[in-house]
Amino acid sequence: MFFRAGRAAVSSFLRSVLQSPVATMSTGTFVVSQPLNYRGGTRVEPADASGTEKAFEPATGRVIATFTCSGEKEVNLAVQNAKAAFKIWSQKSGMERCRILLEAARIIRERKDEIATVECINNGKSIFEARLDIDTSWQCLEYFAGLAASMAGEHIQLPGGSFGYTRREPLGVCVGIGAWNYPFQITSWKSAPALACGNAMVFKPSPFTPVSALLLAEIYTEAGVPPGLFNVVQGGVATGQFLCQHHDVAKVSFTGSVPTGMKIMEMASKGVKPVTLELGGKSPLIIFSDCDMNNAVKGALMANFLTQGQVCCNGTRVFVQKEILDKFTEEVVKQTQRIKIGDPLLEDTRMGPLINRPHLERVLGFVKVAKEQGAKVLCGGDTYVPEDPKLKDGYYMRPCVLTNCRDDMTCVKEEIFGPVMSILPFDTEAEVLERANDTTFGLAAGVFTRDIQRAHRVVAELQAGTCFINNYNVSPVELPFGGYKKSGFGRENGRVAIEYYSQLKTVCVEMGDVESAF
Ligand SMILES: NC(=O)C1=CN([C@@H]2O[C@H](COP(=O)(O)OP(=O)(O)OC[C@H]3O[C@@H](n4cnc5c(N)ncnc54)[C@H](O)[C@@H]3O)[C@@H](O)[C@H]2O)C=CC1
Repeated sequence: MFFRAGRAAVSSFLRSVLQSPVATMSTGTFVVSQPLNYRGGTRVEPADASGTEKAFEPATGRVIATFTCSGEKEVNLAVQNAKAAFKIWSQKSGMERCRILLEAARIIRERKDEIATVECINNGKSIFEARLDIDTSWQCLEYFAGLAASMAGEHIQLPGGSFGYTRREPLGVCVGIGAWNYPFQITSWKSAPALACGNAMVFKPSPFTPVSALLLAEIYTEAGVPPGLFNVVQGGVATGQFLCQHHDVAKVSFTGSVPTGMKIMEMASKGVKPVTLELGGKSPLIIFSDCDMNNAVKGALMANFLTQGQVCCNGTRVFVQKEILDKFTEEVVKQTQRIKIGDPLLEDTRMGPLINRPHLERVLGFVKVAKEQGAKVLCGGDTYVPEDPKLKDGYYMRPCVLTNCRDDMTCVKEEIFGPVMSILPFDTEAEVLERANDTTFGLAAGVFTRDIQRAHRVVAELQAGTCFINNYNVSPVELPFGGYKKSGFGRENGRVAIEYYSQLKTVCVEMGDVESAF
Protein backbone atom coordinates (compact mmCIF):
# COMPACT_ATOMS: atom_id res chain seq x y z
CA MET A 1 0.00 0.00 0.00
CA PHE A 2 2.72 2.39 0.97
CA PHE A 3 4.66 1.65 -2.14
CA ARG A 4 1.91 2.95 -4.35
CA ALA A 5 1.60 6.24 -2.54
CA GLY A 6 5.32 6.51 -1.90
CA ARG A 7 6.49 5.85 -5.42
CA ALA A 8 3.95 8.09 -6.99
CA ALA A 9 4.93 10.99 -4.78
CA VAL A 10 8.72 10.76 -4.99
CA SER A 11 10.16 13.85 -6.68
CA SER A 12 13.51 14.75 -8.08
CA PHE A 13 14.13 16.48 -4.78
CA LEU A 14 14.16 13.22 -2.91
CA ARG A 15 15.95 11.36 -5.66
CA SER A 16 18.91 13.59 -4.95
CA VAL A 17 19.08 12.16 -1.43
CA LEU A 18 19.18 8.60 -2.58
CA GLN A 19 21.80 6.59 -4.30
CA SER A 20 19.29 4.97 -6.60
CA PRO A 21 15.92 6.36 -7.49
CA VAL A 22 12.29 5.80 -6.73
CA ALA A 23 12.22 2.02 -6.62
CA THR A 24 14.54 2.00 -3.60
CA MET A 25 11.90 3.52 -1.33
CA SER A 26 11.17 0.34 0.52
CA THR A 27 12.47 -1.25 3.67
CA GLY A 28 15.85 -2.83 3.11
CA THR A 29 17.10 -0.86 0.12
CA PHE A 30 17.57 2.79 1.07
CA VAL A 31 21.15 4.11 0.96
CA VAL A 32 22.44 7.67 1.28
CA SER A 33 25.53 8.47 -0.73
CA GLN A 34 25.51 12.26 -0.84
CA PRO A 35 27.31 14.46 1.70
CA LEU A 36 25.30 15.00 4.87
CA ASN A 37 26.66 18.39 5.87
CA TYR A 38 24.94 21.51 4.58
CA ARG A 39 26.76 24.81 4.42
CA GLY A 40 26.36 27.97 2.37
CA GLY A 41 23.19 26.66 0.75
CA THR A 42 24.58 23.35 -0.51
CA ARG A 43 25.62 19.86 0.60
CA VAL A 44 29.33 19.61 1.41
CA GLU A 45 31.82 17.11 2.77
CA PRO A 46 33.22 18.49 6.03
CA ALA A 47 36.48 20.43 5.79
CA ASP A 48 37.94 18.37 8.63
CA ALA A 49 36.90 15.37 10.68
CA SER A 50 36.43 14.26 14.25
CA GLY A 51 35.77 10.61 13.42
CA THR A 52 33.16 8.77 11.36
CA GLU A 53 29.72 7.40 12.24
CA LYS A 54 27.34 4.90 10.71
CA ALA A 55 23.61 5.47 10.50
CA PHE A 56 21.33 2.43 10.51
CA GLU A 57 17.94 1.41 9.30
CA PRO A 58 16.48 0.08 12.57
CA ALA A 59 13.92 -2.07 10.73
CA THR A 60 16.63 -4.25 9.18
CA GLY A 61 19.83 -3.42 11.04
CA ARG A 62 21.45 -2.32 7.75
CA VAL A 63 23.89 0.58 7.47
CA ILE A 64 22.28 3.30 5.34
CA ALA A 65 25.02 5.94 5.60
CA THR A 66 28.60 6.26 6.71
CA PHE A 67 29.54 9.84 7.32
CA THR A 68 32.32 12.04 8.59
CA CYS A 69 31.80 13.90 11.85
CA SER A 70 32.61 17.59 11.59
CA GLY A 71 35.79 18.84 13.19
CA GLU A 72 36.51 22.29 14.61
CA LYS A 73 37.36 23.78 11.21
CA GLU A 74 34.08 22.65 9.65
CA VAL A 75 32.08 23.90 12.62
CA ASN A 76 33.82 27.23 12.30
CA LEU A 77 33.03 27.41 8.57
CA ALA A 78 29.37 26.67 9.26
CA VAL A 79 29.20 29.37 11.94
CA GLN A 80 30.93 31.89 9.64
CA ASN A 81 28.44 31.10 6.85
CA ALA A 82 25.58 31.56 9.29
CA LYS A 83 27.06 34.84 10.48
CA ALA A 84 27.21 36.20 6.94
CA ALA A 85 23.65 35.11 6.17
CA PHE A 86 22.45 36.61 9.46
CA LYS A 87 23.52 40.06 8.24
CA ILE A 88 21.13 39.77 5.28
CA TRP A 89 18.28 37.95 6.99
CA SER A 90 18.11 40.10 10.11
CA GLN A 91 17.68 43.19 7.94
CA LYS A 92 14.55 41.80 6.31
CA SER A 93 11.14 42.84 7.58
CA GLY A 94 8.98 40.38 9.47
CA MET A 95 6.67 40.22 6.46
CA GLU A 96 9.54 39.20 4.18
CA ARG A 97 10.64 36.46 6.57
CA CYS A 98 7.03 35.37 6.92
CA ARG A 99 6.66 34.90 3.17
CA ILE A 100 9.75 32.70 2.89
CA LEU A 101 8.82 30.56 5.91
CA LEU A 102 5.32 30.09 4.51
CA GLU A 103 6.81 28.93 1.25
CA ALA A 104 9.01 26.44 3.14
CA ALA A 105 5.91 25.19 5.01
CA ARG A 106 4.13 24.73 1.69
CA ILE A 107 7.01 22.69 0.27
CA ILE A 108 7.10 20.45 3.35
CA ARG A 109 3.35 19.89 3.03
CA GLU A 110 3.70 19.05 -0.64
CA ARG A 111 6.52 16.58 0.08
CA LYS A 112 5.10 15.16 3.26
CA ASP A 113 5.07 11.52 2.14
CA GLU A 114 8.65 11.62 0.93
CA ILE A 115 9.99 13.20 4.11
CA ALA A 116 7.93 10.87 6.28
CA THR A 117 9.34 7.90 4.39
CA VAL A 118 12.93 8.97 4.99
CA GLU A 119 12.13 9.63 8.66
CA CYS A 120 10.51 6.24 8.97
CA ILE A 121 13.49 4.43 7.41
CA ASN A 122 16.12 6.19 9.52
CA ASN A 123 14.22 6.29 12.83
CA GLY A 124 12.04 3.18 12.71
CA LYS A 125 8.77 4.87 13.71
CA SER A 126 5.69 3.85 11.73
CA ILE A 127 4.88 5.73 8.54
CA PHE A 128 1.54 6.58 10.13
CA GLU A 129 3.30 8.45 12.94
CA ALA A 130 6.05 9.89 10.75
CA ARG A 131 3.39 11.66 8.67
CA LEU A 132 1.97 13.23 11.83
CA ASP A 133 5.46 14.45 12.75
CA ILE A 134 5.80 16.10 9.36
CA ASP A 135 2.41 17.76 9.88
CA THR A 136 3.50 19.34 13.17
CA SER A 137 6.67 20.45 11.39
CA TRP A 138 5.02 22.47 8.61
CA GLN A 139 2.45 23.72 11.09
CA CYS A 140 5.28 25.03 13.25
CA LEU A 141 6.76 26.91 10.28
CA GLU A 142 3.36 28.37 9.45
CA TYR A 143 2.77 29.40 13.05
CA PHE A 144 6.10 31.22 13.42
CA ALA A 145 5.79 32.72 9.94
CA GLY A 146 2.61 34.35 11.23
CA LEU A 147 4.35 35.64 14.32
CA ALA A 148 7.33 36.97 12.33
CA ALA A 149 5.12 39.58 10.75
CA SER A 150 3.61 40.71 14.03
CA MET A 151 6.69 40.90 16.23
CA ALA A 152 6.87 44.37 17.71
CA GLY A 153 8.11 46.37 20.67
CA GLU A 154 6.35 48.80 22.99
CA HIS A 155 6.11 52.55 23.09
CA ILE A 156 6.28 54.08 26.58
CA GLN A 157 5.50 57.72 27.32
CA LEU A 158 7.81 59.56 29.72
CA PRO A 159 7.52 63.04 31.36
CA GLY A 160 7.98 66.18 29.23
CA GLY A 161 7.20 64.50 25.94
CA SER A 162 10.17 62.19 26.22
CA PHE A 163 9.53 58.54 25.51
CA GLY A 164 11.03 55.13 25.30
CA TYR A 165 10.50 52.20 23.03
CA THR A 166 11.57 48.60 22.86
CA ARG A 167 12.80 46.64 19.89
CA ARG A 168 12.69 42.86 19.71
CA GLU A 169 15.96 41.91 18.04
CA PRO A 170 17.43 38.56 16.99
CA LEU A 171 20.30 36.97 18.91
CA GLY A 172 22.59 36.08 15.99
CA VAL A 173 23.84 32.58 15.18
CA CYS A 174 21.84 30.01 17.15
CA VAL A 175 22.87 26.40 17.54
CA GLY A 176 20.33 23.58 17.57
CA ILE A 177 21.34 20.15 18.85
CA GLY A 178 18.80 17.38 18.38
CA ALA A 179 17.87 13.94 19.70
CA TRP A 180 17.06 10.96 17.45
CA ASN A 181 13.42 10.30 18.33
CA TYR A 182 11.81 13.16 16.32
CA PRO A 183 14.59 14.14 13.89
CA PHE A 184 12.66 16.29 11.39
CA GLN A 185 10.24 17.68 13.94
CA ILE A 186 13.00 18.76 16.34
CA THR A 187 14.87 20.42 13.45
CA SER A 188 11.70 22.31 12.50
CA TRP A 189 10.68 23.22 16.05
CA LYS A 190 14.08 24.79 16.65
CA SER A 191 14.71 26.45 13.30
CA ALA A 192 11.22 27.92 12.71
CA PRO A 193 11.17 30.29 15.72
CA ALA A 194 14.89 31.00 15.31
CA LEU A 195 14.52 32.05 11.67
CA ALA A 196 11.22 33.87 12.28
CA CYS A 197 13.01 36.09 14.82
CA GLY A 198 15.75 36.91 12.29
CA ASN A 199 18.47 34.54 13.50
CA ALA A 200 20.67 32.13 11.56
CA MET A 201 21.13 28.51 12.69
CA VAL A 202 23.69 25.76 12.70
CA PHE A 203 21.97 22.46 13.47
CA LYS A 204 23.54 19.22 14.61
CA PRO A 205 21.29 16.17 14.38
CA SER A 206 21.85 13.06 16.46
CA PRO A 207 24.42 10.82 14.74
CA PHE A 208 21.76 8.07 14.80
CA THR A 209 19.42 10.08 12.56
CA PRO A 210 21.48 12.33 10.29
CA VAL A 211 19.32 12.25 7.16
CA SER A 212 16.13 14.29 7.41
CA ALA A 213 17.64 17.58 8.66
CA LEU A 214 19.22 17.86 5.20
CA LEU A 215 15.79 17.77 3.61
CA LEU A 216 14.73 20.75 5.69
CA ALA A 217 17.96 22.58 4.82
CA GLU A 218 17.26 22.09 1.10
CA ILE A 219 13.66 23.19 1.54
CA TYR A 220 14.72 26.42 3.25
CA THR A 221 17.09 27.12 0.35
CA GLU A 222 14.39 26.37 -2.21
CA ALA A 223 12.00 28.65 -0.32
CA GLY A 224 14.46 31.54 -0.60
CA VAL A 225 16.46 31.96 2.61
CA PRO A 226 19.95 33.42 2.02
CA PRO A 227 22.66 30.75 1.53
CA GLY A 228 24.19 29.91 4.92
CA LEU A 229 21.16 30.85 6.98
CA PHE A 230 20.48 27.25 7.95
CA ASN A 231 23.42 24.86 8.09
CA VAL A 232 23.78 21.25 9.17
CA VAL A 233 26.90 19.77 10.72
CA GLN A 234 27.00 16.06 11.45
CA GLY A 235 28.75 14.50 14.39
CA GLY A 236 28.57 13.37 17.97
CA VAL A 237 29.92 14.67 21.26
CA ALA A 238 33.03 16.43 19.89
CA THR A 239 31.11 18.27 17.16
CA GLY A 240 28.49 19.32 19.71
CA GLN A 241 31.19 20.66 21.97
CA PHE A 242 32.81 22.71 19.19
CA LEU A 243 29.42 24.28 18.54
CA CYS A 244 28.61 25.09 22.17
CA GLN A 245 32.05 26.58 22.79
CA HIS A 246 32.19 28.67 19.63
CA HIS A 247 32.57 32.37 20.48
CA ASP A 248 30.34 33.50 17.59
CA VAL A 249 27.41 31.37 18.73
CA ALA A 250 24.77 33.41 20.57
CA LYS A 251 22.46 30.67 21.86
CA VAL A 252 22.15 26.89 22.18
CA SER A 253 18.84 25.07 21.99
CA PHE A 254 19.22 21.45 23.01
CA THR A 255 16.96 18.40 23.02
CA GLY A 256 18.35 15.30 24.65
CA SER A 257 19.18 13.63 27.91
CA VAL A 258 19.63 15.28 31.32
CA PRO A 259 23.36 14.46 31.66
CA THR A 260 24.13 15.99 28.24
CA GLY A 261 21.90 18.97 29.04
CA MET A 262 23.97 19.66 32.14
CA LYS A 263 27.17 19.60 30.08
CA ILE A 264 25.67 21.94 27.47
CA MET A 265 24.65 24.39 30.18
CA GLU A 266 28.14 24.29 31.66
CA MET A 267 29.76 24.97 28.28
CA ALA A 268 27.31 27.75 27.46
CA SER A 269 27.92 29.37 30.83
CA LYS A 270 31.55 30.02 29.83
CA GLY A 271 30.33 32.35 27.10
CA VAL A 272 27.26 33.53 29.07
CA LYS A 273 25.09 32.15 26.27
CA PRO A 274 21.40 31.53 26.87
CA VAL A 275 20.27 27.91 26.52
CA THR A 276 16.97 26.14 26.01
CA LEU A 277 17.02 22.63 27.42
CA GLU A 278 14.36 20.09 26.42
CA LEU A 279 15.39 17.07 28.47
CA GLY A 280 14.00 13.75 29.61
CA GLY A 281 11.08 12.81 31.82
CA LYS A 282 9.27 10.18 33.86
CA SER A 283 5.83 11.64 33.69
CA PRO A 284 2.77 10.58 35.70
CA LEU A 285 -0.58 9.78 34.13
CA ILE A 286 -3.37 9.75 36.75
CA ILE A 287 -6.54 7.80 36.01
CA PHE A 288 -9.39 8.52 38.45
CA SER A 289 -12.23 6.03 38.88
CA ASP A 290 -14.75 8.52 37.45
CA CYS A 291 -12.94 8.70 34.10
CA ASP A 292 -14.33 7.74 30.72
CA MET A 293 -12.71 4.32 30.66
CA ASN A 294 -12.42 4.04 26.87
CA ASN A 295 -10.65 7.36 26.62
CA ALA A 296 -8.42 6.62 29.61
CA VAL A 297 -7.24 3.37 28.06
CA LYS A 298 -6.61 5.06 24.71
CA GLY A 299 -4.81 7.87 26.58
CA ALA A 300 -2.57 5.38 28.38
CA LEU A 301 -1.55 3.79 25.08
CA MET A 302 -0.90 7.22 23.53
CA ALA A 303 1.13 8.11 26.62
CA ASN A 304 3.37 5.06 26.35
CA PHE A 305 3.71 3.55 22.91
CA LEU A 306 4.16 6.28 20.30
CA THR A 307 7.53 5.99 18.54
CA GLN A 308 8.11 2.67 20.33
CA GLY A 309 7.92 4.47 23.67
CA GLN A 310 10.91 6.66 22.80
CA VAL A 311 9.17 9.91 23.67
CA CYS A 312 10.45 12.36 26.26
CA CYS A 313 7.04 13.35 27.65
CA ASN A 314 5.62 9.83 27.91
CA GLY A 315 3.35 9.16 30.89
CA THR A 316 5.07 5.96 31.92
CA ARG A 317 3.95 5.99 35.56
CA VAL A 318 0.28 5.17 35.15
CA PHE A 319 -1.47 5.72 38.50
CA VAL A 320 -4.88 4.03 38.52
CA GLN A 321 -7.48 4.48 41.28
CA LYS A 322 -8.03 1.12 42.98
CA GLU A 323 -11.76 0.81 42.21
CA ILE A 324 -11.05 0.51 38.47
CA LEU A 325 -7.58 -1.04 38.57
CA ASP A 326 -8.56 -4.52 37.37
CA LYS A 327 -10.89 -3.39 34.62
CA PHE A 328 -8.46 -0.72 33.37
CA THR A 329 -5.48 -3.08 33.45
CA GLU A 330 -7.33 -5.82 31.60
CA GLU A 331 -8.38 -3.45 28.84
CA VAL A 332 -4.92 -1.84 28.52
CA VAL A 333 -3.29 -5.26 28.18
CA LYS A 334 -5.85 -6.36 25.60
CA GLN A 335 -5.25 -3.29 23.45
CA THR A 336 -1.47 -3.39 23.91
CA GLN A 337 -1.38 -6.97 22.63
CA ARG A 338 -3.25 -5.85 19.52
CA ILE A 339 -0.62 -3.29 18.49
CA LYS A 340 0.73 -4.33 15.11
CA ILE A 341 4.53 -4.56 15.21
CA GLY A 342 6.62 -4.86 12.06
CA ASP A 343 7.84 -3.11 8.93
CA PRO A 344 7.39 0.58 9.75
CA LEU A 345 6.71 1.42 6.10
CA LEU A 346 3.55 -0.67 5.97
CA GLU A 347 0.35 1.32 6.40
CA ASP A 348 -1.11 -0.86 9.15
CA THR A 349 2.03 -1.07 11.31
CA ARG A 350 1.72 0.89 14.53
CA MET A 351 5.02 -0.08 16.18
CA GLY A 352 8.35 -0.34 14.40
CA PRO A 353 11.80 -1.17 15.77
CA LEU A 354 13.67 0.69 18.50
CA ILE A 355 16.47 3.00 17.42
CA ASN A 356 19.43 0.59 17.71
CA ARG A 357 20.63 -2.66 19.22
CA PRO A 358 22.28 -1.20 22.39
CA HIS A 359 19.14 0.79 23.14
CA LEU A 360 16.92 -2.27 22.64
CA GLU A 361 19.12 -4.20 25.05
CA ARG A 362 19.01 -1.36 27.55
CA VAL A 363 15.20 -1.32 27.47
CA LEU A 364 15.00 -5.12 27.81
CA GLY A 365 17.44 -4.78 30.73
CA PHE A 366 14.95 -2.46 32.48
CA VAL A 367 12.23 -5.12 32.10
CA LYS A 368 14.57 -7.76 33.56
CA VAL A 369 15.39 -5.58 36.58
CA ALA A 370 11.68 -4.80 37.04
CA LYS A 371 10.95 -8.54 37.28
CA GLU A 372 13.81 -9.04 39.73
CA GLN A 373 12.40 -6.24 41.87
CA GLY A 374 8.96 -7.87 41.98
CA ALA A 375 7.04 -6.38 39.05
CA LYS A 376 4.81 -8.69 37.04
CA VAL A 377 4.95 -8.62 33.22
CA LEU A 378 1.38 -8.72 31.94
CA CYS A 379 2.41 -8.65 28.30
CA GLY A 380 5.42 -8.08 26.05
CA GLY A 381 8.81 -6.97 27.32
CA ASP A 382 10.64 -9.43 25.06
CA THR A 383 12.19 -9.23 21.61
CA TYR A 384 10.01 -9.70 18.56
CA VAL A 385 11.09 -11.23 15.26
CA PRO A 386 8.76 -10.31 12.38
CA GLU A 387 7.95 -13.03 9.85
CA ASP A 388 9.40 -11.10 6.91
CA PRO A 389 13.00 -12.44 6.63
CA LYS A 390 14.44 -9.04 5.68
CA LEU A 391 13.42 -7.74 9.13
CA LYS A 392 15.14 -10.47 11.14
CA ASP A 393 18.05 -8.24 12.20
CA GLY A 394 15.83 -5.31 13.21
CA TYR A 395 15.50 -4.04 16.78
CA TYR A 396 11.93 -5.01 17.62
CA MET A 397 10.35 -5.68 21.00
CA ARG A 398 6.80 -6.30 22.16
CA PRO A 399 5.24 -3.42 24.08
CA CYS A 400 5.20 -4.18 27.78
CA VAL A 401 2.73 -3.57 30.61
CA LEU A 402 4.05 -4.02 34.14
CA THR A 403 1.97 -4.37 37.27
CA ASN A 404 2.77 -5.02 40.95
CA CYS A 405 4.93 -1.92 40.70
CA ARG A 406 6.12 0.15 43.65
CA ASP A 407 7.33 3.75 43.60
CA ASP A 408 10.87 2.72 44.61
CA MET A 409 11.43 0.36 41.69
CA THR A 410 13.91 1.27 38.96
CA CYS A 411 11.24 0.95 36.24
CA VAL A 412 9.15 3.57 38.07
CA LYS A 413 11.98 5.96 38.88
CA GLU A 414 14.12 6.01 35.73
CA GLU A 415 13.39 7.07 32.19
CA ILE A 416 13.35 3.82 30.16
CA PHE A 417 12.71 5.46 26.76
CA GLY A 418 11.04 2.34 25.39
CA PRO A 419 7.57 0.74 25.23
CA VAL A 420 7.26 -0.09 28.92
CA MET A 421 4.26 1.05 30.98
CA SER A 422 4.23 0.72 34.77
CA ILE A 423 0.81 0.54 36.45
CA LEU A 424 0.59 1.81 40.03
CA PRO A 425 -2.61 1.66 42.13
CA PHE A 426 -3.67 4.58 44.35
CA ASP A 427 -6.48 5.46 46.79
CA THR A 428 -6.84 9.23 47.19
CA GLU A 429 -6.19 12.43 45.26
CA ALA A 430 -3.81 13.79 47.92
CA GLU A 431 -1.82 10.56 47.94
CA VAL A 432 -1.47 10.34 44.17
CA LEU A 433 -0.40 13.98 43.87
CA GLU A 434 2.40 13.46 46.33
CA ARG A 435 3.57 10.32 44.57
CA ALA A 436 3.23 11.85 41.09
CA ASN A 437 5.42 14.81 42.08
CA ASP A 438 8.02 12.65 43.81
CA THR A 439 10.50 12.77 40.92
CA THR A 440 13.39 14.93 39.82
CA PHE A 441 11.77 15.25 36.36
CA GLY A 442 8.90 17.57 35.44
CA LEU A 443 8.27 17.42 31.72
CA ALA A 444 4.62 16.38 31.46
CA ALA A 445 1.66 14.90 33.35
CA GLY A 446 -1.86 13.78 32.58
CA VAL A 447 -5.15 13.31 34.35
CA PHE A 448 -8.29 11.46 33.29
CA THR A 449 -11.47 12.34 35.19
CA ARG A 450 -14.99 13.55 34.44
CA ASP A 451 -14.89 15.91 37.45
CA ILE A 452 -13.80 19.27 36.00
CA GLN A 453 -13.03 20.85 39.36
CA ARG A 454 -10.78 17.94 40.24
CA ALA A 455 -9.08 18.03 36.85
CA HIS A 456 -8.04 21.67 37.22
CA ARG A 457 -7.21 21.33 40.93
CA VAL A 458 -4.93 18.37 40.19
CA VAL A 459 -3.09 19.94 37.24
CA ALA A 460 -2.53 23.08 39.30
CA GLU A 461 -0.64 20.94 41.81
CA LEU A 462 1.32 18.83 39.30
CA GLN A 463 4.96 19.89 38.95
CA ALA A 464 5.21 19.57 35.17
CA GLY A 465 5.66 21.96 32.26
CA THR A 466 2.92 20.42 30.12
CA CYS A 467 -0.27 18.89 31.56
CA PHE A 468 -2.98 17.03 29.67
CA ILE A 469 -6.59 16.73 30.82
CA ASN A 470 -8.45 13.77 29.29
CA ASN A 471 -5.86 13.19 26.56
CA TYR A 472 -2.13 12.63 26.29
CA ASN A 473 0.77 13.35 23.90
CA VAL A 474 -1.01 15.69 21.56
CA SER A 475 1.21 18.58 20.54
CA PRO A 476 -0.50 21.54 18.88
CA VAL A 477 2.22 24.00 17.89
CA GLU A 478 0.20 26.89 19.30
CA LEU A 479 0.91 25.60 22.83
CA PRO A 480 4.24 26.09 24.58
CA PHE A 481 6.16 22.92 25.39
CA GLY A 482 8.94 22.47 27.94
CA GLY A 483 9.92 21.19 31.32
CA TYR A 484 10.02 21.88 35.05
CA LYS A 485 12.78 20.69 37.36
CA LYS A 486 15.45 18.50 35.70
CA SER A 487 13.40 18.23 32.52
CA GLY A 488 14.87 21.56 31.49
CA PHE A 489 13.82 25.13 30.89
CA GLY A 490 12.86 27.48 28.11
CA ARG A 491 9.90 26.71 25.87
CA GLU A 492 9.41 25.55 22.31
CA ASN A 493 6.30 26.43 20.32
CA GLY A 494 3.60 28.87 21.31
CA ARG A 495 3.99 32.64 21.22
CA VAL A 496 6.40 32.54 24.17
CA ALA A 497 9.09 30.74 22.11
CA ILE A 498 10.03 34.02 20.43
CA GLU A 499 11.33 35.23 23.79
CA TYR A 500 13.89 32.43 23.70
CA TYR A 501 15.14 33.40 20.25
CA SER A 502 15.24 37.17 20.59
CA GLN A 503 16.42 39.90 22.89
CA LEU A 504 14.82 43.15 23.93
CA LYS A 505 16.50 46.48 23.32
CA THR A 506 15.27 49.52 25.23
CA VAL A 507 15.65 52.92 23.59
CA CYS A 508 15.25 56.00 25.79
CA VAL A 509 14.54 59.24 23.86
CA GLU A 510 15.04 62.70 25.42
CA MET A 511 12.85 65.45 23.96
CA GLY A 512 14.08 68.21 26.29
CA ASP A 513 17.47 69.39 27.52
CA VAL A 514 19.87 67.27 29.53
CA GLU A 515 19.49 67.96 33.25
CA SER A 516 23.03 67.27 34.25
CA ALA A 517 24.01 66.39 37.79
CA PHE A 518 27.33 68.11 37.21
N1 LIG B 1 12.19 17.37 26.27
C1 LIG B 1 12.19 17.08 25.00
O1 LIG B 1 11.67 17.82 24.18
C2 LIG B 1 12.84 15.82 24.50
C3 LIG B 1 13.79 15.17 25.24
N2 LIG B 1 14.42 14.04 24.77
C4 LIG B 1 15.36 13.34 25.62
O2 LIG B 1 16.50 12.97 24.86
C5 LIG B 1 17.06 11.76 25.36
C6 LIG B 1 17.32 10.80 24.22
O3 LIG B 1 18.03 11.41 23.21
P1 LIG B 1 19.58 11.14 22.98
O4 LIG B 1 19.88 11.53 21.58
O5 LIG B 1 19.94 9.76 23.40
O6 LIG B 1 20.23 12.16 24.00
P2 LIG B 1 21.76 12.59 24.15
O7 LIG B 1 21.78 13.56 25.27
O8 LIG B 1 22.65 11.42 24.22
O9 LIG B 1 22.13 13.32 22.78
C7 LIG B 1 21.39 14.41 22.29
C8 LIG B 1 22.24 15.21 21.33
O10 LIG B 1 23.33 15.81 22.02
C9 LIG B 1 24.56 15.52 21.37
N3 LIG B 1 25.60 15.49 22.41
C10 LIG B 1 25.93 14.44 23.20
N4 LIG B 1 26.90 14.82 24.07
C11 LIG B 1 27.17 16.13 23.82
C12 LIG B 1 28.07 17.08 24.39
N5 LIG B 1 28.88 16.78 25.41
N6 LIG B 1 28.07 18.33 23.89
C13 LIG B 1 27.24 18.68 22.88
N7 LIG B 1 26.38 17.81 22.29
C14 LIG B 1 26.35 16.55 22.76
C15 LIG B 1 24.29 14.20 20.67
O11 LIG B 1 25.19 13.95 19.64
C16 LIG B 1 22.86 14.41 20.21
O12 LIG B 1 22.81 15.18 19.03
C17 LIG B 1 16.05 11.23 26.34
O13 LIG B 1 16.48 11.47 27.65
C18 LIG B 1 14.81 12.04 26.06
O14 LIG B 1 13.93 12.14 27.12
C19 LIG B 1 14.12 13.57 23.56
C20 LIG B 1 13.18 14.18 22.77
C21 LIG B 1 12.43 15.32 23.19
